[in-house]
Amino acid sequence: MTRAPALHLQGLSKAFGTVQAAHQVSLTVQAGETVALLGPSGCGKSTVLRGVAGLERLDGGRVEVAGTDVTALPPEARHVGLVFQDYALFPHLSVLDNVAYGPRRRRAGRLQAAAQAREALALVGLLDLQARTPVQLSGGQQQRVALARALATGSPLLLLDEPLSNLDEQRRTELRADLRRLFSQVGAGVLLVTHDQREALALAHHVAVMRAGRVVQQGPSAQVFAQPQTAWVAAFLGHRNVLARSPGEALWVPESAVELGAGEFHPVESEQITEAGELVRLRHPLGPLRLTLSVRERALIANGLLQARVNLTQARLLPDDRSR
Ligand SMILES: Nc1ncnc2c1ncn2[C@@H]1O[C@H](COP(=O)(O)OP(=O)(O)OP(=O)(O)O)[C@@H](O)[C@H]1O
Repeated sequence: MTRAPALHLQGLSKAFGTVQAAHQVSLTVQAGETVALLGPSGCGKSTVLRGVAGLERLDGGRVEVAGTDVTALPPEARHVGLVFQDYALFPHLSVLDNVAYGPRRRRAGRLQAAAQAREALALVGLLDLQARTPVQLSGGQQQRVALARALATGSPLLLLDEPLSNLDEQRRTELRADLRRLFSQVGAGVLLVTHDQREALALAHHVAVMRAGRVVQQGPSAQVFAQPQTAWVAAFLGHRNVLARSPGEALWVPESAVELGAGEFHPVESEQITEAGELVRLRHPLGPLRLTLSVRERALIANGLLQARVNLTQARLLPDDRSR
């Protein structure tokens, strides 16, 4: 028998006054799969997550968790594990008791709840700190406790709202790798909200890109990144060279389409030094091309000129929906 999807969401809609926060959002999260809801601030990601969790009264839509229609059920009856941005832990409880709280609420006996909590703490690598209270932990450790708390519920669906947002860049990179390993171990479906493209790509099998309350593109993460369907999606995903062409049309030139050290010479202006290299602007007949150059590529610039050829077979014409 095939397993029911961890989440099947159909036509979720929610307005706040005149703001259509979510409009007809449909998506599926298979068991064992991670899906990222990705979009800029205010596009409705949290509204969708809160709607799935039962924390928001919906205007329309149907929410199924592990094959059960939970649309009419209160949050505590939906059997989802939640990790929010402000992963509020109980300050007066030990780490162990914080994590055992979920199973206890589900009427597990004290011993069984503690066993489930220990198992979850072991998964996030915090078993050693089980007797501490939250103030005795770093931000990253608190974040792990919040995750363990969601894992300990044994829910088929985990909902994570910007789970790494309160951490510095280094911790975030570390925890990202841990999370990916963890998600594959626990076998639950994960719906993750993020505005960070790299995070979505690093963690999720599938992404759903949201704009102004709607899902504008969804599919396997690598495919969505490599084949954005509109200029807005391409630009949002961080592709730099989405050049306006005619009204309503843009030309997307992926960085891989630009071959350096071949073709014509073009004037180049430096813009910024970044961790990935030097960001420059090339004055090209197609339009200004922004490129990140490695130290070796930077050395190809002579007298303010850089030789570059654009492989047009890799460039894509896209509908330009950016000004909508
Ligand atoms: N309780 C509310 N009352 C009125 N408007 C709301 C409410 N909650 C959200 N909104 C509005 O609905 C829209 C979607 O908000 P939502 O929080 O879902 O976006 P988001 O994509 O999660 O943003 P962020 O990344 O900034 O958290 C925004 O325009 C927001 O201002």
